[in-house]
Amino acid sequence: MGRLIVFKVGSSTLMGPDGELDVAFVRSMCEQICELKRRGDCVVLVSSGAAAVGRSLLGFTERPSDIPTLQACAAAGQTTLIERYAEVLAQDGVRCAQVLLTRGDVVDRTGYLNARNTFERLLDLGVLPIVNENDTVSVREFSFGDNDMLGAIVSSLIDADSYVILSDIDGLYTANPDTDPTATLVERVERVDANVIAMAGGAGSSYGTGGMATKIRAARAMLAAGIPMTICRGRGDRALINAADGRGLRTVFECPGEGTHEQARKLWIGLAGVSRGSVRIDAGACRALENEGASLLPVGVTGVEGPFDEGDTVNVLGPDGQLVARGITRYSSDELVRVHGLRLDVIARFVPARADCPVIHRDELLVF
Ligand SMILES: Nc1ncnc2c1ncn2[C@@H]1O[C@H](COP(=O)(O)OP(=O)(O)O)[C@@H](O)[C@H]1O
Ligand SMILES: N[C@@H](CCC(=O)OP(=O)(O)O)C(=O)O
Repeated sequence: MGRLIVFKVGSSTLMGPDGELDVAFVRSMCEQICELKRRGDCVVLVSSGAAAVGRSLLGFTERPSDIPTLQACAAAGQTTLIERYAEVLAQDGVRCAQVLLTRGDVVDRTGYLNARNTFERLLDLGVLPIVNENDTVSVREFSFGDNDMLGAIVSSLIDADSYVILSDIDGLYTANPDTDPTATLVERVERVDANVIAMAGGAGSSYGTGGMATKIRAARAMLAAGIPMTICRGRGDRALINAADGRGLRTVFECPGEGTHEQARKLWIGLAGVSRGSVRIDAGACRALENEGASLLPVGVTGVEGPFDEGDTVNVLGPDGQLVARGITRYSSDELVRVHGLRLDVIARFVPARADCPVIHRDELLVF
C-alpha cells in the first residue's frame, strides 16, 4: 500500500551557485516525486525559497536584513517559485496546488480541520500540495526560519508515514562540519536529548535560515508524534527515492518500536501552539513529566516568564533551560508567580478553589 510522505526542501538546496533558482534541480526533484506517485505513494512538498528567489527578482545582491524587505522578497518570489514547479510538473502530467500557512492558522481548531480537509481532498484528486509559510503575515515564524517545523506540523496534521528534510548536508553531524572537520555523521537518533541539541548549530549558507537547530526541534516533535523523520542531502543521487526507500547517507530520527503516537489534541498543542511565555521547572518535576506522564504541579515550578493568561500555551523549560514540554496553563503568570514552589495543600489554605489544580494537566501537555 502507498505511503504518505512529506518532503521539505530548504532554500540553500534550491538555489544554484549563480544565486538563481536551480530549475534543473527542481526538475530532478519533481521527476522523483512523480515516480513515487506512480508507485502509489502520496506526496506533500514543503518548499522554502520564496525569499531567495524574490531577492534575485527584486535585484538585491545581499540578503536583506530587515523583515519588511524579506517579506516583500518572499511575496514576489513565491509566484515565480510556484510557477516553476507548475511548469516542471506539467511535463509529467501532474498538477500542483499552493498552500500557504502560518502557525496561527492551525492553532485555531477550525483552521486546523479546514487545512486537514483541504490536504485530504488535494491528495484524493492526485494534486501535489506545495506548502510554504505565508511570510507576509508571519513575522515571527519567518524570522526564526521555521519551515522545518512547518513540515513537522503538516506531517502531524495529515498523519504522514514519514517526514524527509532535504538539506544541503547528509544529515546531523556530531558537530557543525563547517567549523569542526572531525565531525561524523550520526545515522540514527532515538531521543533528542541535551547531547543531540549541543551538536546542532546554525545555518552555514547565506540562504539557509534555521541551520541544524530548527531541524532538531522538528525531529523532537516528530519523535513525540511517532512519525519517522529523515535528514539527507537533497542534491544526492535519487535522494527522494532513496530516502523514501530507507537507503543512502542520512540521519533517521525514530523511536524504537511503534513510537508514542500522542493524542491528536496534545500534538496540536505541542506543535501548533504559539507559546505566550514559559515556566521553568526543577529536576524532580522534569522526571515526573518525562518518566511518569504526570501533570505539572506548582511545587515543581522554579520560575515564570510571562505575561500569560489562564488557557494560554506555554513552554516548559528544564533546569538547564532546555525545552521539556509545552502545554496549556491553568494559571495566569501573575497567579503562578505567587504560588510557584508551593504544595497544592498549602495553596488551598489561601486559595481554596486551587486545591486540586495542576499548572498544566497531563492531558494538555506534550512532553518532547
Ligand atoms: N551538527 C550539524 N550537523 C550538520 N549540519 C550542521 C550542524 N550544525 C550546523 N549545521 C549547519 O546547518 C546547515 C543546514 O541547515 P540550513 O543551511 O538551514 O539548510 P536548509 O536550507 O536545508 O534548511 C548545514 O549546511 C551546516 O552548515
Ligand atoms: N518561507 C521562507 C523560508 C523559511 C525557511 O525556513 O527557510 P529554509 O531554512 O531555507 O528552509 C521562504 O520561502 O523564503
